[in-house]
Amino acid sequence: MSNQWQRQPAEVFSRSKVVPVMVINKLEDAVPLAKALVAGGISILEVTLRTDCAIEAIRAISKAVPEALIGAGTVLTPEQLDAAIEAGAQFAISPGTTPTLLQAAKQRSIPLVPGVASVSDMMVALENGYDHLKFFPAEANGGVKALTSMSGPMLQITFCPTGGINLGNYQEYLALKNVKCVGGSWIAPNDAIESGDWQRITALSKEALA
Ligand SMILES: O=C(O)C(=O)C[C@H](O)[C@H](O)COP(=O)(O)O
Repeated sequence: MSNQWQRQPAEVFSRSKVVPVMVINKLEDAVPLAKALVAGGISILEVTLRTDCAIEAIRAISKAVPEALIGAGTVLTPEQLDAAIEAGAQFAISPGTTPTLLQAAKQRSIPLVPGVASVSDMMVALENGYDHLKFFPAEANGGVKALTSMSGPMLQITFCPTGGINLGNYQEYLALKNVKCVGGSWIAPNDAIESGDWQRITALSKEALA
C-alpha cells in the first residue's frame, strides 16, 4: 500500500469477481475485445505486456472504454510500469515479486498487485507493505489447498489467484475467505479473439458472472 496511489488495491480487487487476462496480438482487436467483455458485465481489464502492441492496446482501451478499469499485467520492471502508466493504466499486476519493483511501485501513481508463489514471496511482499497479491500460477502451485493452508500463517493477505483457473474451478477459489477475485484468460480465449468472435467473449463473461 502507498499514499502515492490514486486508488488502493482493495478497490481493484472489489471491482469484479473475475479479472480477464487479455493477450492482445493485434492492436485492432483491443477495443472490440474490451467492449465485448464490458458488454458481458466485466468492468476490469488486464492487458498483459506480453505482446508488442500491449502498451498501445492499453492506450486505445483507456480512451475508448473509459467505463472499465484498465490495468497492465506481466509488469516485470519499473520501466514497464512507467510505460503502462503513461499509456493510461490504472493498476498494474506482476507475475512475481522483486524488491526493486515493489519499492519502485510505491513511488508511482497506480497500485501494483505483485505475484507470489511461495510463503517467502509473501513475506517479502508484506515486508514492503503489500497485502493484496496475485497467487500465480495458482493451479500449478497447489491451488485451493495451498490457499487454504496460507489462510493461517498469511492471515493478512487477500489473494487474486491466477493461472489454470476456468469455469470448472473458479467458484472453489471464490469460496475461500482469503480470495476476493480470480484472474484468467478463459473468458478471452485466443481463438475467439483471432476469429473476432466478440459475441462468444460476451457470452463467456456473462457465464462467469452468473
Ligand atoms: O502474463 C502474466 O503476467 C501472467 O501472470 C500469466 C497469466 O496470468 C496467465 O497466463 C493466466 O493464466 P491462464 O488463465 O491459465 O491462461
